[in-house]
Parts: sequence; structure tokens; C-alpha cells
Amino acid sequence: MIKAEKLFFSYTGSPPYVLDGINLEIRDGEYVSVVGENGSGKSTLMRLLLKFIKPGSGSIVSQAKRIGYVPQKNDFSNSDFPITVYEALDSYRRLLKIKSKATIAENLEQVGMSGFRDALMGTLSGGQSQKILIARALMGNPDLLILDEPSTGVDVTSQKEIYAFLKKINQENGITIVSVEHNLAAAIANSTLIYHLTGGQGHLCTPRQYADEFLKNKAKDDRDDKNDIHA
Ligand SMILES: Nc1ncnc2c1ncn2[C@@H]1O[C@H](COP(=O)(O)OP(=O)(O)OP(=O)(O)O)[C@@H](O)[C@H]1O
Repeated sequence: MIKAEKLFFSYTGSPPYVLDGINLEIRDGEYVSVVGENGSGKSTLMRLLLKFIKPGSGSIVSQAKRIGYVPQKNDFSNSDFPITVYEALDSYRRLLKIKSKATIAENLEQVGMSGFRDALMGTLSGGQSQKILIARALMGNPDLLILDEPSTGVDVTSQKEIYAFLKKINQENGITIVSVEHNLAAAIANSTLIYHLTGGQGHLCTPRQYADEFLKNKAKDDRDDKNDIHA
């Protein structure tokens, strides 16, 4: 379970706050997509959950024993940094002090990337490297998986595979997922809950409620646009 209470955060330490007193409760086994406009604080909230940064005030408590993280940017995909898929995963295995090298093969197989063991990370497509990052995040057998925009730079086929995989590990292995999403269709189709951040505030709703709210706002925007044209 993750519980954030009256969470304030600003990068300068003073107002305006990126997160302006948010409350959030996520039960174990949920798949929560965090949505909101650019700059609304989605990645900041992930950094707080990961304890990379500390809140200005308020509390954030997580009972997760092991957290896996799939970052937005992939340093390995830089072709000037010649590292194979195996080396990338093996360095992480050593970092986590996992003894069995078999873990690497198991995790590659899980994401359907066994055939890419010796490929250079820099030669992989966006979808392929995202799958490797997911395999890496799963190496420590996490009970909480945090992802930052898993479909950015990923082709449509790989997106479908990645979301199907995330849904599977959430439903079958009970891994709690918190994922920053720009892909609203994917958020609605795959998550159990959606956390919508706007203006420093957030609210949790079901995918159905979020879709209704989105369509209502869109209809209003369309009406406003029409009125502007006729004015
Ligand atoms: N390291 C930083 N130092 C100072 N300001 C930052 C830093 N990181 C983010 N910000 C600012 O904090 C605000 C929230 O940024 P954040 O990256 O959390 O938003 P986001 O919702 O994830 O955006 P996007 O959808 O564009 O990725 C933005 O105004 C951003 O400019």
C-alpha cells in the first residue's frame, strides 16, 4: 500500500508548488495510471515515490518491499555507449546482488526478448529497448513497479505487447503498477484506477469515470471552439 498525505513539493522550496497538498492511497495489486498535462508533476510524484527526492511537507509511506523502476529516458540507447543487452542486465544483477545468472535469461524470456541477448543496446528499437528496461526492472522480483511513460517512442505493435504484459503481471503475479501515462487510451484500457493530476491537485477515479470526464470536457471545448468561430 502507498499512502501520501498532504504532500507538498516545490523544486525551489517555496511556492508555487508542483504538488500542492495532494492525498493519494494505492492498495496492493492496483494498476494505477498517473495522467495530467505536461508539467503537471507526474514525474515529480514518481521521484517522491522512489524516494529520489523528499517532500517539502506531508508524508509518503510505501509498504512495498522491492520497487522496480522503468525510467522515461534510456541512457543505454545511446549508440556511443556500446553495451550489450546481456551486459546491461548483468551489471544490474550485480548491483542487486542477485547470485543466479539464470535470472537474466528468465527475464528476457518473460518480455519476449531472448533472441536479443547479444544485441547492442544502441541498435534496439524504442519498443525493444523498453522491453529490456522492463526486464531489468523485474530482476529484483519487485512487488511495486513504477514506470514513466512506457509507450513513448514505442511502435504500436510493441505498445500492445508491453501493455498486455503489464496487465498480465499485475493480474497474475499481483505486482502493483504505478505508471505515468500520456497514452490515455492505454490508461483507460489497462489500469484499474487513474490518478489525474492538475493544478497541483490530484484525484483518483475509475477508468470509466475518467473516460466520461474526458469526453464531457472535450464536448465542452468543441462547443466553445464553435462559439468562438461564430462570434
Ligand atoms: N529538476 C527540476 N528542477 C526544477 N524544476 C523542475 C525539475 N523537474 C521538473 N521541474 C518542473 O516541475 C514541474 C513538474 O515537472 P514534471 O516533470 O514532474 O511534470 P510532468 O507532469 O511529468 O511533465 P511531462 O508530462 O512533460 O513529463 C514542471 O514545471 C517542471 O518544469
